[in-house]
Amino acid sequence: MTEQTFNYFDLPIGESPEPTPVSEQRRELARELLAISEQLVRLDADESALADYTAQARALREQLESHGHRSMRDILGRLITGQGSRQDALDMAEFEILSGPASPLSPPMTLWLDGDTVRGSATFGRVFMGPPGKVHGGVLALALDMLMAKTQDFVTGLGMTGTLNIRYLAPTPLNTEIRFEARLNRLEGRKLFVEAKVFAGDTQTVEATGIWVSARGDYRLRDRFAHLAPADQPA
Ligand SMILES: CCCCCCCCCCCCCCCC(=O)SCCNC(=O)CCNC(=O)[C@H](O)C(C)(C)COP(=O)(O)OP(=O)(O)OC[C@H]1O[C@@H](n2cnc3c(N)ncnc32)[C@H](O)[C@@H]1OP(=O)(O)O
Repeated sequence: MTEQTFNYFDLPIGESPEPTPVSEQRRELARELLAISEQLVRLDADESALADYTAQARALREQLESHGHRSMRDILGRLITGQGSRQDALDMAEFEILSGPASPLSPPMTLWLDGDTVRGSATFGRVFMGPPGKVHGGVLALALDMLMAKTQDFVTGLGMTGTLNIRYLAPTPLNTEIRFEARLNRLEGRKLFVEAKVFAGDTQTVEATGIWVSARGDYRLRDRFAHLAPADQPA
């Protein structure tokens, strides 16, 4: 059977292909490392125990360093020509900060399309704390950036965050499932206007608007999302 190949511009934002055995293991490792980070916050251990843990962590880091890293340049080179392997596509997605399941800096936050809405979900532990017991506002800004960027799945074109406006309405609790939703507001040439909300239970805690700017060429709605164009704006 021929191996499936992947194109960079067709990869859904913030979602990974089916994991390879290597990726399954990377994810498990990342979950352990995040769990360790959670344990370290205000860990009530004595100096000698901490010195012992430091030596163990240093030994693990040295072992990890002996492997090197798959080349981003080579991976991108293959993906941009549509010749990326599943592992290449996984390497692009699964280390994304906050959403990548193989990143120890991710709760992880999951992102998916639900009709015309981008949805997200995450439970933030104590490493993500800002005010006591609450999620850091900067972490929510990052989460919104990841979420709102995924509205680019509705269009052709890919760009960077140009502007992000955030209004914090109420504190967002730690250790609680937090729900996110984003919608495309409108397209204007190279600009994509996006709005988003964050909820803890029934309480909306954050609202945001943002503008994404396409790296090259105007954004255009993909055929299956043509209905998102306002009546006075062609797809
Ligand atoms: C190898 C293959 C690569 C393929 C392609 C990759 C693409 C990318 C991948 C993304 C990978 C993940 C990304 C993670 C999310 C980040 O973390 S993104 C990082 C945070 N954002 C940044 O660093 C962006 C920094 N800013 C910039 O690089 C440049 O200012 C920008 C945004 C690219 C725009 O520069 P520019 O291309 O020179 O655009 P410019 O001609 O000035 O303006 C074009 C239009 O956009 C408007 N505009 C410009 N800047 C802004 C702004 N900041 N806000 C609002 N509107 C703006 C202008 O007013 C103008 O509007 P019109 O006059 O046409 O109505």
